[in-house]
Amino acid sequence: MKTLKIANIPGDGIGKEVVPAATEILKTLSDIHGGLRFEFTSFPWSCEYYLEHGKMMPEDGLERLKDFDSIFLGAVGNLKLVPDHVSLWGLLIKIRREFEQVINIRPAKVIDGVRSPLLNPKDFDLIVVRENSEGEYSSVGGKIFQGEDEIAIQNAIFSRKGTERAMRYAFELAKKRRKHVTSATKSNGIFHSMPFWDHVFEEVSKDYPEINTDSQHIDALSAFFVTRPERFDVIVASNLFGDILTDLGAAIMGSVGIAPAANINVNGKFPSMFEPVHGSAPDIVGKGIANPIGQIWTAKMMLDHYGEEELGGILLNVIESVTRDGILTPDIGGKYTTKGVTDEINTRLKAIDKKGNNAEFIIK
Ligand SMILES: NC(=O)c1ccc[n+]([C@@H]2O[C@H](COP(=O)([O-])OP(=O)(O)OC[C@H]3O[C@@H](n4cnc5c(N)ncnc54)[C@H](O)[C@@H]3O)[C@@H](O)[C@H]2O)c1
Ligand SMILES: O=C(O)C[C@@H](O)C(=O)O
Ligand SMILES: [K+]
Ligand SMILES: [Mn+2]
Repeated sequence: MKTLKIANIPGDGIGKEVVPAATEILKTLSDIHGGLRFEFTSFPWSCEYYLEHGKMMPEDGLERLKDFDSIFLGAVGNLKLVPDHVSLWGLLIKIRREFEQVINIRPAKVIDGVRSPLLNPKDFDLIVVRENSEGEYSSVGGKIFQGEDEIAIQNAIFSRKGTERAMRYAFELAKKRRKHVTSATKSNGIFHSMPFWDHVFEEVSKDYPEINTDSQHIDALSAFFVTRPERFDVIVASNLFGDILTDLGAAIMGSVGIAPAANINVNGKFPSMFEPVHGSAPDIVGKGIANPIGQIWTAKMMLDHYGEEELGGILLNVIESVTRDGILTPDIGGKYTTKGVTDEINTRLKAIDKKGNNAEFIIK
């Protein structure tokens, strides 16, 4: 029996609604598999925790997390209680950095039964490799002067190591896919870091002659995400560009509520963290209508990470069978609740035998 120790951090807002939903699904998947067990431990670290303790997680929080196999996180942020940069840097970004989760992989593809806002969407299937440890997200800088002379300085950090690492990850991924990597740049406007980015991309690409490449400025690339997403395979992007592109990728799929993500520790020293693209969605919190698919699909990425691709594949098939049958939350045009969609996925999974086949509805 393989046991995976998972640290659940539901976090804030709808994180508290979708993490329990996806956890329930993981338990069912464990039953289907027969040889895989999850051991969940839940941590209450969040903005509410901050109000009580003055920090987003306890001093020894990372120490308590480091021996888990994975972290399964919902979302962080409640602007009514804590400024966003304080909550994110105190929990989400802190974990990403301290645990050297230097790569954030975020796929976007057409899902059966989920209508894209694009008029004639072709069958796109792309994946953004977001540099997850440096770039525009930095605490280097400061503020000087007051009043009308006030100045804020924010430095971006692009290291050779971090840049090359993200790019090599993208190339390796492309080898297993359609063998194309697009670099998201802005070397016409950003004077130092982006010409450097281009230079490293050119160098790295020489090691991968079998992979086709192109380089697009982020503004044009964003437009192409809308006008011809089917032409992308793997896109490598800096921290901020990757952040923006992946909300856009989620939007063209139909909703940010269905988009999955994985923060990968590539050196094996610390656990990876699995959390969907979306945030705490304060506008719908407590209504019971958060789409659980982003978090559940994120669970599939966690399974893939442990080589359980077959089980992950079954889960994605069941998700698509549910969306195809119109069992949808309001963000994608339906009337179902978080519970309604989760229960349906769960029921259909339970109908699958131990070998993971024989379920009529998962055969396309
Ligand atoms: N990784 C993270 O934890 C993360 C990511 C993004 C934003 N945030 C934080 O979340 C808070 C809100 O941020 P925001 O409004 O910019 O982004 P958001 O992703 O929370 O919400 C954007 C829009 O998408 C909708 N949405 C998001 N997830 C959904 C779901 N599962 N089902 C249905 N609809 C969904 C929301 O209702 C909202 O209309 C902020 O505090 C922000 O800092 C955290
Ligand atoms: O900016 C961030 O990384 C937080 C959030 O927007 C995300 O995409 O995870
Ligand atoms: K999230
Ligand atoms: Mn984001």
